[in-house]
Amino acid sequence: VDLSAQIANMSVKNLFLNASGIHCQTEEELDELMNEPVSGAMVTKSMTPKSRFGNPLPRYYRLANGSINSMGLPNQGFDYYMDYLKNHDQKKPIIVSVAGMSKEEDLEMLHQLQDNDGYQGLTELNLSCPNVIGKPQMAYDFEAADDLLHEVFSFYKKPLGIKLPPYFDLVHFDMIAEVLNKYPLSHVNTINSVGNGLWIDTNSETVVLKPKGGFGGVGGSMVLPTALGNVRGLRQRLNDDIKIIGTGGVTNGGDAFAHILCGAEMVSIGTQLYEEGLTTFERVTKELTDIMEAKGYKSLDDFRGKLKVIE
Ligand SMILES: O=C(O)c1[nH]c(=O)[nH]c(=O)c1Cl
Repeated sequence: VDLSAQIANMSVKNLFLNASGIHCQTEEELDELMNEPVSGAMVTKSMTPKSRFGNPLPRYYRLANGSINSMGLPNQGFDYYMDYLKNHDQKKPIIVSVAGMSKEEDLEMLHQLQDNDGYQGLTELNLSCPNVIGKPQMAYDFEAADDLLHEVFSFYKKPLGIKLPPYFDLVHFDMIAEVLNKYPLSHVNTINSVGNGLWIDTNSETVVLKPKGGFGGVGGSMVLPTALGNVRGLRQRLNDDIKIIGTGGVTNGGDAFAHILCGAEMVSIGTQLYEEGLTTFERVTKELTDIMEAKGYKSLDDFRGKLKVIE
């Protein structure tokens, strides 16, 4: 099911999904997402060919207005998730997130997905994990990303999207959009966490995360402005048929409304979902529905992408 078809005429209630990494690593977590009544889709933890423990703990820390993580791609491995898909009926679309430790691993998993006739799902290639020691965020290397996508689309014919890191320069929006517009992508998911932040416990004068000397990806409400800027900047530049999943900083219906004004087709929730639990979907959906009713909007299309500027 490709994203645009899946959300062609969805109602508000189908708008939300988890951010990859949140509540989606084990069969138990995936089952809970599958059976959660409100969210319209779900995404797996980014997977590697073999299972990984990930980075040493502590590797996640809650901040007053967000989170910082250096998980290091802990996941059960590609075959585990393929088995999950085979053995569970899909009450909602499951986006399969892949994040190889190298270009070869990305290609290896995508070949397996392409060659698996039983797999008709939507795949998301994560080019933005900031926490694998020694591994760069591929999407910050425009040429390498272009080369990878060129190779991927020479054989991959099923719906495929890309998970992007945040960019912080309009010229970088131009540059990544120029690359992505060359390919028949189903969607772009933006943003991933803001990479390589640092949090300090000043009492002990120590960092709070063990891996990488404390450096980790930052998420939660404090990254909302960066997330909105990236959704808006990419919506203004990407071909219309490349949909956008807006991720980053969503804690309530108003934040989701803002993402949709910037052009998001669907909205994923990460830090808030992790901290509050699966009831977040019901709360945020109700808040968004209330906002729409107050404004007289009947559907998402009444306001999606219609952000006004000051003339
Ligand atoms: O450390 C992680 O596992 C991780 N953490 C993030 O914040 N984004 C990612 O894409 C990944 Cl793969």
